[in-house]
Amino acid sequence: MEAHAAEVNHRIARISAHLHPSNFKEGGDVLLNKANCRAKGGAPGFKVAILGAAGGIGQPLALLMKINPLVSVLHLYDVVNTPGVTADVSHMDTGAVVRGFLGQPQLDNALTGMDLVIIPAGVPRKPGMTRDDLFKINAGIVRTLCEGIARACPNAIVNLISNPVNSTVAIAAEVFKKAGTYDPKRLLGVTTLDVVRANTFVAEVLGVDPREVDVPVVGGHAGVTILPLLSQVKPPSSFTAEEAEYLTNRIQNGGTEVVEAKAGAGSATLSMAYAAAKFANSCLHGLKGEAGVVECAFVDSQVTELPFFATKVRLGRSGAEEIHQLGPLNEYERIGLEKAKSELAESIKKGVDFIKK
Ligand SMILES: NC(=O)C1=CN([C@@H]2O[C@H](COP(=O)(O)OP(=O)(O)OC[C@H]3O[C@@H](n4cnc5c(N)ncnc54)[C@H](O)[C@@H]3O)[C@@H](O)[C@H]2O)C=CC1
Ligand SMILES: O=C([O-])CC(=O)C(=O)O
Repeated sequence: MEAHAAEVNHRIARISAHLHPSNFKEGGDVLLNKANCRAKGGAPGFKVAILGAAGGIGQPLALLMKINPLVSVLHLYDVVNTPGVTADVSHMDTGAVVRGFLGQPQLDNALTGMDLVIIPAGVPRKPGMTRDDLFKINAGIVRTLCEGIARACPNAIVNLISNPVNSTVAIAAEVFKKAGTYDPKRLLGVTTLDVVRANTFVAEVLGVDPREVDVPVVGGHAGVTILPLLSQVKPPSSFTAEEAEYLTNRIQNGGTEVVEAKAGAGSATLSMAYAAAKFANSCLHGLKGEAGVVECAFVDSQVTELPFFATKVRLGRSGAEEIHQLGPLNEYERIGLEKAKSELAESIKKGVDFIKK
């Protein structure tokens, strides 16, 4: 009788271990563990890493990348809390294999073999702060992470989210130049949230579905450097001077609107994770070689006299393969462009100097 009970307990232990791989006992009476499960991985698809994966943006972004059918391997890296986020996301029954990496000693392993690296690591704003106030802390974080990319996956496409984007993209470029790995097509500052907001706010004014609206947003990603081109909205639409003023201000201050509403608890995370996942998905479709994939992004550019500028870019196998020109601007937009350029010039210089000096 006792022997029978022992056998039953043993079977139950084996079954529950199968259901809960995290309960495996090494060398114990449980026979199955992750290492001898039949799955071998290696499904076709792209390998994507998120750096800052345990944060406000990182967690929902990890979820959204886990459900992207183009992703076969998802690496989650942070300096805190990645084991929990990884265990949680890894239980989703979608294709991507999820692995977690914790702390700087594991950075290179997190990055090795990656096709796309998304960086939402760094501190967010609190009410009263500008994005530039984040430079002090985030500049060093971005430098460290980009040094890792230069060592471990120099050919990966990089989607840089950490603020101030107008400076951190310049920091990343200088790090890559120093390492001899800089490919301007592969470094993209993520400004998709500006476009997502612009589409939403313009759709509200026009009384249409935001999915039908396409607003090009050029310049950069802070205050007056965010320049929506309302004269180029699709479908073609006209706006009164008051509407144009209202929309431009709301789009330029969308980030601050969220920071103030969150009242000290951070900045946009959910809409940003959505925007980052949308942009990353376009990068993956470009990597696949699909034609006609176009997004706005802050990239190395000759569209203006500035070394970096956000415009529409065509994404392909090697990243931003074609940078679109600005197109015709109206008087209001031309004035906005001059304001944007003078602030952008300073922010870019600050990023370059951080590495050079
Ligand atoms: N480009 C854009 O449109 C937007 C950019 N952002 C920016 O994204 C950044 C992250 O925002 P949240 O996720 O809300 O902040 P958060 O504080 O919730 O998360 C940041 C994560 O980065 C991690 N981290 C810090 N140092 C790190 C390092 N050296 N290596 C790896 N991970 C590190 C933290 O542990 C944390 O988990 C901020 O700089 C924010 O301003 C936010 C919204 C929009
Ligand atoms: O406003 C912030 O600090 C975060 C951000 O970049 C945005 O929401 O656009």
